[in-house]
This record gives sequence, structure tokens and C-alpha cells, in this order.
Amino acid sequence: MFENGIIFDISKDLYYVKTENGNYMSKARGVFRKQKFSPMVGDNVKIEIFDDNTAYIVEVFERKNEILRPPVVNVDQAIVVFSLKNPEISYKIIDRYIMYYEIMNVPIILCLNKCDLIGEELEREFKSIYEKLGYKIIFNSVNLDNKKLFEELCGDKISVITGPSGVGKSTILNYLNPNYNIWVGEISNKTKRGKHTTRSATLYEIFENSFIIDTAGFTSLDITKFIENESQIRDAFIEFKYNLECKFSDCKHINEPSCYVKNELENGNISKSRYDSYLFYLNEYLKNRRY
Ligand SMILES: Nc1nc2c(ncn2[C@@H]2O[C@H](COP(=O)(O)OP(=O)(O)OP(=O)(O)O)[C@@H](O)[C@H]2O)c(=O)[nH]1
Ligand SMILES: [Zn+2]
Repeated sequence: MFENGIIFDISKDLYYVKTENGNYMSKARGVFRKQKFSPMVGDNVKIEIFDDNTAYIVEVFERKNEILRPPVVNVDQAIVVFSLKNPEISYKIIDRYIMYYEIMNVPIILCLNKCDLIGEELEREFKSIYEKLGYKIIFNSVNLDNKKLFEELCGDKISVITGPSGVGKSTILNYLNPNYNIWVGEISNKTKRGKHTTRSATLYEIFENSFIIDTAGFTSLDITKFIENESQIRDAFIEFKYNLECKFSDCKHINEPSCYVKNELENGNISKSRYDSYLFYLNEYLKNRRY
């Protein structure tokens, strides 16, 4: 019997696959190993289930994308959670997350959490920088009921939820689904889940058919490893996309004459904090890259 499903967890060489009819613990056919191909969390797969209840992945369908941190494929969006108080997350760090997911080609939703702790002025400053970039922004706190909004944004999608430690990611997930950190379901072909030590990323079904991956934050060094060239950094700042209007088509927007970005910076249309982040991460990359 064949069924299609999605890998929601991996432990050693066991793949946990959710299909319409249940969850199956599967092995991968040897052919994948020979091709040095590893099925990943988020993969859409075909499994073959035998009478003795063993299951094997026989086919992995084409991937939409693949991100490295956390190691997941077919991600629809990243929800970047941060706070401006308790902890006070700097714009530079927010920009690091944005940059990373832009480079990974994953749509971004910003979630300013703990809104109850910040005054109007700080909120206004934040809005003046980030609203004009065009990212969806969720203003959230424990006092606000944003369940519907999250449901709408996450419906039928695989979302990564990420952000620095302590900003309230677990609180959000628990609020959205009080069972979120409990095992997602029974395994149809085994009674015990078995030892589960090498967990790297797990899809949780936060709402029906809406998966979320909770992931810890990352450091800037992690990012430098994934960047292949400096223009990727420039292009990750989406308001710099007017490259064509710079005199030089490969303008880095630093010292070049007739630079649209520097012009916009002077006019106040591009935020100084964003431009500073760009210079900061560009320098960091140039310092750390391996030749
Ligand atoms: N004032 C306020 N505090 C909050 C809010 N949301 C969460 N907290 C508190 O912030 C602290 C950290 O929340 P967590 O949900 O554990 O944060 P996290 O992002 O999951 O942290 P890590 O597990 O370290 O990644 C807890 O003490 C929460 O009670 C909020 O909206 N307002
Ligand atoms: Zn320029």
C-alpha cells in the first residue's frame, strides 16, 4: 500500500511521516543512501506500507526550498519574533534575521512581541523603520488576542518561528495551541516512539495542516558561513533594490558617485539604522569569509 505524506520529524535513520491516515515511522530505501541523498524534515514523500507494518520512503518529491538553520525544506515563511524591551533586541539583530531569511529566499513576517512593555515612542520609531519595507508585521503581547491573525497567516503552511532567546516564542506557541509541545499524534505502525536524541528540527501541527518549526536563534558567525558573495548581503536589504538607479549597476552603495541608496539615505527615505546594519554585516562578512 502506498501513501503520500510529509516528514515531520527525523531521529537517526527513522523518518516520521504524517499521511492522511496517520503517522508512520519509516525507513528510507537504500537507494537514497547510495545517491547520498537524505530526506529532510518538510519533505513530501511517498511511503510504502507493508503488512507487517514496516514502512519505507520510496520517493521524495521535488523541494521548493531548503534552509540550513534549522535544517528544513519546503518552508513557506519565517516568523521572526523579537522584543524591544526585556530583552532589548537591537535593530541590528533584527536585521540579521531578516537578512538571513532574505538570502534563504523565505518570505518574512515580523512579530514585535511584548508590546505591553514599550511606550508609544519606541513603537513609533520601530514602525518608521520597518513598516515601509513591506514586511507583514504582527504587533503582539500576552494581552492581545492575535490567534485569528496567526491562524490566517499560518494556514496550510510550513512556518519557521525564530528569534533571540527570551522574546516569547514558546509563550506564543503555547497560546496558539496549548498542546503544541506534546507529541503530535500516535504512531500507527509502532506503539512506542523510541529514543529520540538526534532531533534537529520538528514540524508541529499547530493548527490542522499548519506546521510550525520552533528554532533557537543564531549568531552572526553562522550567517557568514552561508553567504557566498557580498552582493547577497546588499540584496537582502530589500529597500536597496533600486540598484538600477545607481550610476554603476554593481553599486555597493558605499563610496560610489551618483548612488541612489545614499541619496535616499540623505533624504530620509532609507533608514540610517538599516544602512548601518548593511555596512556592519558587509564588514563582518569581509572579515570572516574564507578565501
Ligand atoms: N511582558 C511580557 N512578557 C512576556 C510576553 N510574552 C512572554 N513573556 C515572558 O518572557 C519570558 C520568555 O518567554 P519565552 O516564551 O520562554 O521566550 P522564548 O522566546 O521561547 O525563549 P527561548 O526558549 O529562550 O528561545 C517569560 O518569562 C514570559 O512569561 C509578553 O507579551 N509580555
Ligand atoms: Zn548605489
